[in-house]
Order: sequence, then structure tokens, then C-alpha cells
Amino acid sequence: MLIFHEMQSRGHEALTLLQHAPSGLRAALALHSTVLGPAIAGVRLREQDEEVALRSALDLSESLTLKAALAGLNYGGGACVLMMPDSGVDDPHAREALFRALGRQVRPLESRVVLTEDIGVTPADIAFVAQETPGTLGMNTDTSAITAYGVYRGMKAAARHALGSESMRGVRVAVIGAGAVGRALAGHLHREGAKLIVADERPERAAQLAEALDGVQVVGVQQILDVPCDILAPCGYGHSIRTADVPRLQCRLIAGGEHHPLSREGEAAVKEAGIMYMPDYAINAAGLIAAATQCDMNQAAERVYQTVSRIVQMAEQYIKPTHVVARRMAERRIELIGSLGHT
Ligand SMILES: NC(=O)c1ccc[n+]([C@@H]2O[C@H](COP(=O)([O-])OP(=O)(O)OC[C@H]3O[C@@H](n4cnc5c(N)ncnc54)[C@H](O)[C@@H]3O)[C@@H](O)[C@H]2O)c1
Repeated sequence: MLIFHEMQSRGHEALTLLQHAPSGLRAALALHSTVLGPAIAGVRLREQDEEVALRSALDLSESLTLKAALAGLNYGGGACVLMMPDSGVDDPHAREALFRALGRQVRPLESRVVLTEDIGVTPADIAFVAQETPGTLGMNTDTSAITAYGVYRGMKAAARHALGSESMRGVRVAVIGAGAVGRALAGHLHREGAKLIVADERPERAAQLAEALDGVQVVGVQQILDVPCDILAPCGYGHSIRTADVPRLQCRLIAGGEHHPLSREGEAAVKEAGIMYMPDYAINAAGLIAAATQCDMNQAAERVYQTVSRIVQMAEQYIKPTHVVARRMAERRIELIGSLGHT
């Protein structure tokens, strides 16, 4: 991996590796942009190899920059990916030490970064970080439910253009990943009468969802991309649609909660295939909006609905792909507000 090349081409400001042997801390902290304000960095704890951790940090931090900018927030984008310590994190004191070590190492960067929870990290973990540095933003609420409701509302706004109607009644939605966001999203769609097809790498999760909601069809993770459907809703851990998979897709809209479901090449391939793609940073922003502004779930989801509506309207007006318009809108706000300089 050519890290400087990657950072330069995508505009990252910094990538810091944090290490503290006694607590088992090994983390990649990426700051993509601090132009609009300190970088909000979701802290993610997952068992993975070093290259995946670096790549995820670079990907997620860029998404966060675009997400905060599009949502009109005065934050930049960051990401902090922790490697799972060899001894695990089941012992509560080991867990405390891990997150306090993270806080202590991040403290010198407090004016540039604000840590918050992401996959595998709880509000209690961030409270440990907060004992060591003021640079935290506790979500203090179940952001996955808020995020999922925002995805549902954003999906409807996009469907108005992609499918000709906002109604989800009878619409076939294939959900990749039956985790916190995927499950809650499926619930909203099911209540409105959508026909759901679900797959999860952990098949028991898809089976549980099918048990909870009548009529949900479960398929394997290899099959879900071949399923004829109207909307494909990726809600997994990222890159669940590879560019080589795009010719298999039989949907008209891709809209889900997942960060980086597609690479940049994948976005272009999807457009070529005649499929509308609503980027992650536009549609999965409700949890972040609620945490950053203290607004409620409906207000946060409404902001996502309005943003997605604006993206699709501008895409139609200028005959440009939605992912190009969304990125341009976010970058334009960063340029304009950044040009004001610091007060
Ligand atoms: N939770 C939030 O508030 C939030 C906010 C914004 C974005 N997101 C993004 O939404 C996505 C889902 O988050 P979550 O909180 O639901 O995580 P989760 O861990 O609760 O669930 C993810 C589920 O997806 C499954 N999965 C992963 N990759 C898959 C694949 N390729 N095929 C099939 N199944 C797959 C996993 O087995 C798991 O059950 C992540 O990309 C996350 O970054 C979450």
C-alpha cells in the first residue's frame, strides 16, 4: 500500500499510529480534514489485520468529512480503528485501560479531533476516553436506530426519482447485513409493506430477522447480489459490492447504511449499469446529525431526506451521477466555509 500516494490523492491531513503495549493499544488514527472544525472520528474496534485497519481509517475519515460537510455541521472527518488486543477485551479493567490509553494518546490532538463511538465501541468506552481527553462526543443514545430511520427516509427521497414513487409498498428491497442498522431499516420497510430479502455473513442474524418479520426471505451472502430487486441496501462493514460484482446487480437503486459499500471505480461502474447510487455519507448521516446538534430522530432524518432530495434534483438538472453531485456539494461547502479562514 502506497500510503503517502493514497493520502495525497484523497487529501488526508494526517495518519497517526498509536501504540501502548501494557494496554494492548494499537490504533490507526486518520484525520482527513479539519477545515470546517475538529475532525469527528468514530472509534471502531474490530479484529482485523494492520492493512485493513489503515485502509478503513483512510476510507472512513474521508466519508466523515463529506458527511459532516453535507449535513451542514462544523466538523471535519476522522476515524480511529483499533486492532483487537491479543488478550481480548472481556476483562472490564483491560477494557478501561485500553480506552484510557487511547484517550491519553489523543489528548495532545484535542483541538483537531473529537472521538465518538463506532462499530464495537460503546458509550461506556468513550466515557473512559473522556477521562483522559476533552476531545470526545458521546452519542449517549442508540445511533443505529436514528441512522436507520434516516436511511429509510433518504431511501424514499431517492426512490421518488429512481423508481417514480416514494412508497415502499410492494417494493423489493435486498438488505445486505442484518446488524443494528440493517434490522432497524428492515423494520421500517416491513411496516410500509416492502418485500424484503436479507443476507448476513452470520446466517443466524438473517434467520432471526426472518423470524421477527413475516415474509422476509433469507438468501446466502453469495446470492444476495444476484437477487432481482428494486433497491439494494448495503448495511455491512464496507466494500460489500465489489466492482467486479456490478454486472450481477439487478436493482435500480443502491441506498443503505454501510460506509463505503463501493469503491470510486464501483461508483462509476454502477452509474454505467444504469443504477442510481446514493452515497453513504449522504444517506447514513442521521445518527451523526442527532449527536452533533442534539436534535431528535425525526429532525435528523428529515435533514437526510432534504439532502438526498437536493442531490437527486441537482443530478437530474445537471445530468450528472448522484455520487458526483453529492461529493461536489460537500466539497463546495468545505471550499466556501474554508475560504472564510479561522476567526
Ligand atoms: N450504527 C450506526 O449508528 C451507524 C451510523 C452510520 C453508519 N453506520 C454503518 O452502517 C454499517 C452497519 O453498521 P451496524 O451498526 O449495523 O453494524 P453491526 O455490526 O451491528 O451489523 C453489521 C452486520 O452486517 C453483517 N455483514 C457485514 N458485511 C457483510 C457482507 N458483506 N455480507 C453480508 N453480511 C455482512 C455482519 O455480520 C453484521 O451482522 C457499517 O458500515 C457502519 O459503519 C452505522
